Amino acid sequence: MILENINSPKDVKSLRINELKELSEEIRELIIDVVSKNGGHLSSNLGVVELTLALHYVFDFSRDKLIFDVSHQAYTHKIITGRKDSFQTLRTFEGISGYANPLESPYDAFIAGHASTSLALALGFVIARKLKNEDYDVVALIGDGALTGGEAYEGLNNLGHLGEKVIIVLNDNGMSISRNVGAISKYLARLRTSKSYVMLKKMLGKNFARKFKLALKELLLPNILFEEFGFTYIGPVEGHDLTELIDTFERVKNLNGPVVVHVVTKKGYGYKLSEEKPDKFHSAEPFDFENGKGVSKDHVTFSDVFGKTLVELAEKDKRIVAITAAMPDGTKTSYIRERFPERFIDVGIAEQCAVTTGASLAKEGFKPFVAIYSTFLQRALDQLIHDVSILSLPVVFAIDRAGIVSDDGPTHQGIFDIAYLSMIPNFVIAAPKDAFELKGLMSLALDSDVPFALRYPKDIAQDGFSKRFFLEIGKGEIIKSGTELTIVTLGPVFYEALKALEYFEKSGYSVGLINAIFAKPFDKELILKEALRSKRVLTVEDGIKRGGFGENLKAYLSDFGVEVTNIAIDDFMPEQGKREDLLKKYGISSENIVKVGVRLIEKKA
Ligand SMILES: Cc1ncc(C[n+]2csc(CCOP(=O)(O)OP(=O)(O)O)c2C)c(N)n1
Ligand SMILES: CC(=O)[C@@H](O)[C@H](O)COP(=O)(O)O
Ligand SMILES: [Mg+2]
Repeated sequence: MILENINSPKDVKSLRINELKELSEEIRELIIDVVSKNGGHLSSNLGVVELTLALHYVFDFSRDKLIFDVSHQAYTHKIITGRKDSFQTLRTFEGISGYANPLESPYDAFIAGHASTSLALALGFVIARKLKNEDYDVVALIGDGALTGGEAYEGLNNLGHLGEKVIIVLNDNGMSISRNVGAISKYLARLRTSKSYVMLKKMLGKNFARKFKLALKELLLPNILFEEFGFTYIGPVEGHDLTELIDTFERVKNLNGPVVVHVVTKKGYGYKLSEEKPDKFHSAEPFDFENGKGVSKDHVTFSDVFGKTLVELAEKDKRIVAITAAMPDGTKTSYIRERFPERFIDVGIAEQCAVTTGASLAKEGFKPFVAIYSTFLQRALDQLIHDVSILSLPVVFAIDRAGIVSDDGPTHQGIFDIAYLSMIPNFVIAAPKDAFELKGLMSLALDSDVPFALRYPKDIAQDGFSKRFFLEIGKGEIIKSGTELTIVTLGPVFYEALKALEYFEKSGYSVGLINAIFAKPFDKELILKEALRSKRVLTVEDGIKRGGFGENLKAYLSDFGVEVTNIAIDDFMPEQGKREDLLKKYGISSENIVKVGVRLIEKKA
């Protein structure tokens, strides 16, 4: 076992090519083993084992900077930078992160989780190097998917103009989570498959003189976009050939100025199941190594209900179009893509584009449903305000993975949406407690003529507690009146309060419960009536406290002398763990609702 003796990148540098190849296999085995138990980003990581080893072989990342884009592909890097043993705890509570994080290791140049930031980060490091008069290499590793995001071009534009030494390694596997989209993706495919060039290069091997190479490139390759930006372009390089990779990086290390190394890899490489279905193994649930069973859960989630209902609605209403930013499978807009491909738009990792495109489609009389994860919608705050809110355009936002998110950690927590949407004029914000309510709210959103945000977690969507339904904007649902305390919940945390209610009833406390449904406009009439009856209100939501639903309610009720206490995420970034565990830890649980509720009632008494 070579891996046994690898405790730092120095140990990798001393290996021969054959040993490096063996090490790649051992690392793949370890990654597959741990991800099959813990879940994780399997196919992206299997695709970059050789690439990561070659980078560490040539550069010294104890001083050089290696910046991972998204950083979901940093497992090999983690394993060889002192985290081989702790790798077993990948993505678990208090375990190591699935992403790069300098708080976890000095080898991680920066934190990431959201895409397309690496080139702007490289720009900052390059400028810092100059200002501090230091000498290190800056290497950014960016995927072809991340290269569909606008921020990447902002970085490219500036790096090319600056002209300082920087190395961009473009890991091109033709895939985002699903198949990559857009003109840049087509362009890369043309570069990648400039077969005549690649074939000649292979045939001529080492005798392929540099000058001849350049002449051929000009003849056979399409125009090199990166060269127009001021970069030297090198590639396509075979991304699983350690010798070719190491030779290339050694050459690049000695070049000055900005360089793009275009590396072609296969997503999921080295494990048959993930090679065949790289999308299914992109963000894998724990699975059976032999047959891949379990890799995606088959329970009905809110996303499922959303995707299916959207198809049903679209059958009847031709105005409906669905927009996703590179997440058709996660948001289940894949269903409408199958049924009405012409009414499905995947803009790539471009949330700002998704929101603004939705705005102009709405202006033209369409009913866009823009489905984006809560954490990624943060990218498009200005577009929500500038392009949607000012004209009050009826775009529907399906905000998935809202609230606490399992496994991915702080970069992916969807806790800010209620707060940032609440401050934007004209928006309706609703949070269904279950599948039934989500369906009702989607119909309501379709009929509405203002921006309409629906937020829901990754959870299983319960079947529905109360099946009355006539939903109206700004109207909540009263479950029970109480004289000692009124609990007001938003979204599926309702079920935690429902459990708590059983305790209160058994213990003889008179506690009321309201399912608010709407964070904005909330049901002032109903909530005030109940609040005046009990004089005490306890709000529960799965989001940040500052500027959230509960605080807004508190501001309203304080004029009426009602005491309001908020259960929500206080002023901190939630860590990594399972959603149910974190919700418990932060007190968004039936146990804590009981505890706080009793304290409030007893205190008053
Ligand atoms: C802003 C943002 N939007 C969406 C995502 C979800 N996401 C994570 S990885 C990924 C695909 C990345 O593709 P690529 O960069 O080519 O890496 P690969 O997985 O193919 O190695 C997407 C869409 C994200 N992390 N950040
Ligand atoms: C890296 C990234 O941002 C995505 O791959 C994300 O981890 C997917 O999350 P889901 O598994 O919830 O779709
Ligand atoms: Mg890719």
